[in-house]
Amino acid sequence: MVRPRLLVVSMSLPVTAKRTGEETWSFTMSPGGLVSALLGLKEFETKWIGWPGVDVHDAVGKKALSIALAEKGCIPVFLEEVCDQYYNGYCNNILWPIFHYLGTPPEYRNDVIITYQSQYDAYKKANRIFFDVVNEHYQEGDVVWCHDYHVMLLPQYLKEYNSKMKVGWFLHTPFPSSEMYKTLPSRSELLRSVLTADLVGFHTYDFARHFVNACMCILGTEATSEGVVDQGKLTRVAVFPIGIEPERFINTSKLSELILGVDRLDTIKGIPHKYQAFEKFLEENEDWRGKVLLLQIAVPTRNGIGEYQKIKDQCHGLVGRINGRFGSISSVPIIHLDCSIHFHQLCALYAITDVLLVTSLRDGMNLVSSEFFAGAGQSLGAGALLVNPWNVKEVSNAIGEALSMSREEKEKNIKSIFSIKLNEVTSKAEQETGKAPHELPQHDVVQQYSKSKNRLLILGFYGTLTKPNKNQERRDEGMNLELHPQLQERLKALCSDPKTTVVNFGEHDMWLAAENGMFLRHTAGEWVTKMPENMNLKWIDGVKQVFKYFTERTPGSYFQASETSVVWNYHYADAEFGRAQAKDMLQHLWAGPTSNASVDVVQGRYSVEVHSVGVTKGSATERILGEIVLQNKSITTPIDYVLCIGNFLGKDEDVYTFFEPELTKKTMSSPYYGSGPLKKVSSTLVDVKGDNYFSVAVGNTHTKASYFLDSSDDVVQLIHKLCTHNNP
Ligand SMILES: O=P(O)(O)OC[C@H]1O[C@H](O[C@H]2O[C@H](CO)[C@@H](O)[C@H](O)[C@H]2O)[C@H](O)[C@@H](O)[C@@H]1O
Ligand SMILES: O=c1ccn([C@@H]2O[C@H](COP(=O)(O)OP(=O)(O)O)[C@@H](O)[C@H]2O)c(=O)[nH]1
Repeated sequence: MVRPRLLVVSMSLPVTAKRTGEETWSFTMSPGGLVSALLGLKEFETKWIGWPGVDVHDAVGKKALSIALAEKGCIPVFLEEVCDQYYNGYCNNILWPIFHYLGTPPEYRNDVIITYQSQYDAYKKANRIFFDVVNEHYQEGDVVWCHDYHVMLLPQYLKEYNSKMKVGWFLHTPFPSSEMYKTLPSRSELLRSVLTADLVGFHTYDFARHFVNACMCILGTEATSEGVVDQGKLTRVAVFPIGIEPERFINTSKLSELILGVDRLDTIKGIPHKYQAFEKFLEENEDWRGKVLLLQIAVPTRNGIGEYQKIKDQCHGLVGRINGRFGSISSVPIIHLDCSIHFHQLCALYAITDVLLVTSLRDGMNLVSSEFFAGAGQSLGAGALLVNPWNVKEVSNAIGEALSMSREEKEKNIKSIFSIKLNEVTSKAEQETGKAPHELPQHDVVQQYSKSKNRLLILGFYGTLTKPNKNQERRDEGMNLELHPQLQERLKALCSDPKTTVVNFGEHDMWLAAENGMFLRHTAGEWVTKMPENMNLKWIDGVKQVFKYFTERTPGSYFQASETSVVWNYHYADAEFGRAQAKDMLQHLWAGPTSNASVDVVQGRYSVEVHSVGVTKGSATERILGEIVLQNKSITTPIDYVLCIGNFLGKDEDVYTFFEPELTKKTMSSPYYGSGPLKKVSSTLVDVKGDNYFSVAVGNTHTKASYFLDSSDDVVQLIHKLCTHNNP
């Protein structure tokens, strides 16, 4: 099969040309993440169309350059006299600041018509020049992939000429909220043009959402789960978080502590903010002076724009001041280099760096951060501390924290960054059990119950104590939050038996464990937080944003957030669409809020749940027991009967095995119990030998539980039998 050709169009080619003779040219790699990101395109036959970084005015030079570039799969676009007004002007002085929330530069406010209009004219002309070149090289079946804010009019020019062309447009920068975008005079024309593309892509869900909103507010288009519909025509809008090729970095020793910064010298990268924070750090941490070096690679960019020259001067000024204040004859705290470096040097730097300091104020993606984790992960281990770049004190503290982080901590963090924990509920349980559960021997359960003196009942709620769904429609699953009507009285009876401790939800004399045991209370008491100390929950807001976005795009879905977890459910949504959205959501989580967080992402049958690592019912059981023992001094005899019934997610199935006799023996003497309240009672707390321990999964035959019951009706019957055991 013939693979489609891909025509990549971007303002700059991946190489920048320099004339070395009348007909000879040399090349260097162009700066910036767009080039790094697209270098990985291997699956397609690709031709790259863009500006070669120089103006060429003579025919001989143009021809020679075109031939030299053709060997690299590149096709030059000669912009000539429009280049300055187009690139420095409209692209980088109008679109770039607006897209990064910096607003319109002051000069445009004073001279709106002339400056703005002439630059926009240059933008249109330049896009026409790109169109001519694409057209000249286009072959039927080619896919044309337009990149970035430099070529927003190109999709329209291409589609007007040939509506059958397959055209995509991807934005590498943020797309701002519609309030900011509205300040752009040519806002409608640019949106309309982009909408002529077949597919429009962004790095993050936020940027995609802003784009869809801008189309709705400004053009009055309709938003659907797939994208934007304008007069019956659908433009798909999707999120493709650009990544890196980790192998490039992974495959590629120690100074005094090294902090590294790698950024184009751009106003959005927050380099002065970085220097100010570092200065504060040195001010407040005398011990570190002379022992830490900040090496900043400040890659030159857009030198033709005044703002970029200013920021360079500003950085040089700050570096001079800080080196003057804290430097000595033998060392300076900052080395600032106005240059780019070779790929191998960059890899070597990543590998020996202790701390990568990124303080971008706004960024499309920031590949440097991903590259560092890939490059440093193998050798050093690393952990990300999230900071607000505007808060000098916070960044300064984070520098201190990062420099003092132990190797173990770094390794722990890098592990959680590298592994997305996807626990496929059923398949995982299936793999791990290897044995099928038996039907619950109810007679034995009741007999043992009556013989025992101190019983522990652990009961799940959803699907265990709730009414079963008679209606077999999937949409009814999991939505029943009501206690089974026949259970009220029976639970009450069970809980009032002094020999029985019940852990669950309810209104009776029992222990209520909420949020996987993170919160615990006796019905007669207050909620006690059982959250482990230092549990980092900073990821929650980001995850909520992702869930909100998918909820808006997936009719019938909803999400629920609690203190330590967020769950997105799509029982009510179209099944196939919901599944596709869930898959997409996992990518977003991975690329965004969970990429740096110690969380488990659990995919349920019709749900996606994110919670802090280790928040499982099994791990909570120890804490819960500890609290019960602490608060309930009456537990003087060991627990001699455990009945654990639930309809738990795969990740919670450890609760079924928690009391298994051989495990109990092992764990009770393990350091895990060392400091907990169970230590004092560990030898006497639990006395289960197997015949007095029943783990039961409701309605699930792929489980770690030893037994199963079909439905919560069976649970009701069993509980009835337990209540009446003395009086059958
Ligand atoms: O070509 P220049 O004007 O020198 O600028 C270099 C590139 O800067 C921007 O890069 C963006 O793309 C990266 C990869 O997707 C992303 O990680 C980063 O956050 C963006 O700023 C610009 O969007 C590119 O067009 C430029 O080539
Ligand atoms: O001397 C250098 C410094 C940086 N980079 C690369 O430039 C890219 C910068 O991308 P990022 O997304 O961080 O920011 P952008 O410059 O695109 O805004 C990364 O792939 C770096 O590896 C490079 O090739 N040489």
